[in-house]
Amino acid sequence: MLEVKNLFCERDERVLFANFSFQINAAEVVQIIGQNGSGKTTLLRILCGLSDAYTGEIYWHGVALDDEREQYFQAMLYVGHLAGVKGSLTAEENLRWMMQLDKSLNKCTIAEALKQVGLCGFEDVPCHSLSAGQQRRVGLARLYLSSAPLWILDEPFTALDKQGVKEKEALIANHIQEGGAVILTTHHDLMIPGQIIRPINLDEVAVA
Ligand SMILES: Nc1ncnc2c1ncn2[C@@H]1O[C@H](COP(=O)(O)OP(=O)(O)OP(=O)(O)O)[C@@H](O)[C@H]1O
Repeated sequence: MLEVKNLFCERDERVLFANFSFQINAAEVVQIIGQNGSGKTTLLRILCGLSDAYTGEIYWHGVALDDEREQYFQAMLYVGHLAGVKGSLTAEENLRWMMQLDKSLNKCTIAEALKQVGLCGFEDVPCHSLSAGQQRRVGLARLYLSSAPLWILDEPFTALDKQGVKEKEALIANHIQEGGAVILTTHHDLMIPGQIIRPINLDEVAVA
């Protein structure tokens, strides 16, 4: 699905990764691990096209990403480590706005997605009045809406309570069963029912 070849990235004169190659296939969960500052967020930002601070090649279904950008952005959902919602908008308005920007957010209705993330009754509340975990849930409602096969998730469990974590793990399991793929970072002990999680340790690909 996604293939990375000879990736090199340097930040502040420190090499985060060099000669770094890997691939992620359909029905796979890859967990990027490594100590604080090892480059996990940097890697995910490169993979989702938000950073060009690298050299190397990235292929989407065998085609160089630069030649396939539009199709790739339709096929990939990125959820960053912040809630990613506008505080002045309600949960419903935030999701409506996101759906305008991303046509792959079409799998269910906003009402259904908000129900799935436990925000029934909070649809009309401006997000700045929601708790940190509730704001995170608004951002994660995109996972229920998304029909993109590749999910790139940076610390998706931050601020979620235990039940919220369990529900997201089940959602990821369902996505994998449907043939999707997930690449994520988390410091949480991931438990995806029925799924082997492939770790990639950035501490082992770093160059001193
Ligand atoms: N925009 C930037 N400009 C310069 N350096 C950066 C930039 N973004 C990140 N870095 C540096 O790159 C290194 C890796 O940062 P990154 O956020 O990718 O680490 P991480 O593995 O995600 O860390 P954590 O586990 O703490 O979230 C850090 O030393 C950071 O200071």
